[in-house]
Amino acid sequence: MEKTIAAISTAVSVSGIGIVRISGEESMDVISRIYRSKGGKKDIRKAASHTIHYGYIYDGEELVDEVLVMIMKAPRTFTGEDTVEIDCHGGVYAMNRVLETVLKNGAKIAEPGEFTKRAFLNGRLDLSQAEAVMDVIQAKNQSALNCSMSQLKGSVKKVITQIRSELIYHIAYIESALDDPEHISLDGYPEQLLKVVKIQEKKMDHLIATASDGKMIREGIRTVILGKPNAGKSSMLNLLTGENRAIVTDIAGTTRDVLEEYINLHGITLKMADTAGIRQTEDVVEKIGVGKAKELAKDADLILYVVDSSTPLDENDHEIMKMLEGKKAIVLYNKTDLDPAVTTEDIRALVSHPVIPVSAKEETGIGELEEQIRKLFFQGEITFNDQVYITNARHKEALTDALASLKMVEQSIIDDMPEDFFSIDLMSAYESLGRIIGESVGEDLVNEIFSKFCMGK
Ligand SMILES: Nc1nc2c(c(=O)[nH]1)N(C=O)[C@@H](CNc1ccc(C(=O)N[C@@H](CCC(=O)O)C(=O)O)cc1)CN2
Ligand SMILES: Nc1nc2c(ncn2[C@@H]2O[C@H](COP(=O)(O)OP(=O)(O)OP(=O)(O)O)[C@@H](O)[C@H]2O)c(=O)[nH]1
Ligand SMILES: [K+]
Repeated sequence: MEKTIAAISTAVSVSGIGIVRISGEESMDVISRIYRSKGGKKDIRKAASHTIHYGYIYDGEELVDEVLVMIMKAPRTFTGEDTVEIDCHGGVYAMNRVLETVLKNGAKIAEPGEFTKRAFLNGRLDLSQAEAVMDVIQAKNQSALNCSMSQLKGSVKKVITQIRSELIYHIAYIESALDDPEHISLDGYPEQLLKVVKIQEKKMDHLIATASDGKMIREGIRTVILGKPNAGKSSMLNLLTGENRAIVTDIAGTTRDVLEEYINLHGITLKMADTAGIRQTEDVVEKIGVGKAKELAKDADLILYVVDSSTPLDENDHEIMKMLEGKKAIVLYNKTDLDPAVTTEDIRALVSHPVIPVSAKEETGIGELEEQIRKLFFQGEITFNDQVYITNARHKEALTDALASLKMVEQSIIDDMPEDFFSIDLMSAYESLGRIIGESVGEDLVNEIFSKFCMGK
């Protein structure tokens, strides 16, 4: 049996309440050594599962903290083991003293992610669900949260399991036919298998294709704002962030040194590229050339090109328009509150990207911008009900490997190869998919995945 582990599961900073979590066979012994109820008579070991108890933590005769203790008994717990949680006062010193007392009385300190790792090893979660736990913690917006919650509830596990059961059926069929050719005929079977393989390939193709959306949902759309000096880039950024964080001046080239900025637009996150860099692009466009701006633009998923509609287009504008070619971009036709020196038609004649009239000053046009981003990136809508998103690079890689194996099966069928060729590649597809849900993965990989988790998770 694994040793009983303990850790502070809440943030180690001053807060109202802090939680020390204990998991393992000896959890009840550990808590009974250090817990005293108000009257001092209660035997916490006899407490029913999923009950809460008021009392004190004692380190020997020294009173450590006033607490609530949660008793949860195996196997109906997060880890699948006996679990005790001590809700203590959320002072950093107090939490550490409670933890120290727990450790002195029979538990060892948990490694990062060890609770969730145990949940996985005890079959409470598959690997995709365990990984989703971390994604839930890291979700930066509602879509990311929806996505990881659906994975936590088993959406990836379900679709992968379905594909695998289809594959294993055919592996078994081929194997038994080869073992027993007198009773099981493979006449006409390759054609049938080809159909199955193509359907499964399509499913996998589709899942792989969700990964780019998945990445953007999870990490945000990498966005760069371009525009000539004084076009209104900072003003737009301020409006989008909803905070006056960027410094707006009428002096061209006011710089800031923020490295990354996340903007939440109703479930879509824009990850603004290095805004100091964006700031510089105008100088670069002006003085040094477009090298730096091009570099920023090249890496971006989305370019927001701010046009000052109150001044005629100039050399900078034409340079920027060239950078938009082949990219996802939206033209923000800014300063609509002023008399126009250039029309939206003028711009539409020059670029094929959507043009949205906005006024950073009067705060108009943001709704249209949001809608346009949704259209460009998520075909207008993000739904999670019937759509499984692959958000994990490891899952994508495994799917890609599995797809390659199915392509080999397809080729073997076309080339009229013997049936055992089919089953070898079907098997490797099956195994690749197994990596996603954590079936027959090595200890090293499991350790690597969980080591990235937070302490106490
Ligand atoms: N205090 C606390 N809050 C927490 C967690 C935790 O471990 N402790 N969680 C940790 O990530 C999340 C909740 N996840 C959990 C998942 C399963 C079980 C659990 O005990 N499941 C049993 C019992 C269900 C029941 O009684 O209906 C089961 O599934 O059998 C508990 C928490 C978020 N909040
Ligand atoms: N009337 C009007 N003025 C605007 C609008 N947007 C920005 N401005 C003004 O235009 C000037 C430049 O705005 P900024 O947001 O600093 O422009 P920028 O593109 O970031 O300029 P740099 O600092 O050179 O990078 C400021 O005086 C803003 O108040 C708008 O929609 N309408
Ligand atoms: K400016």
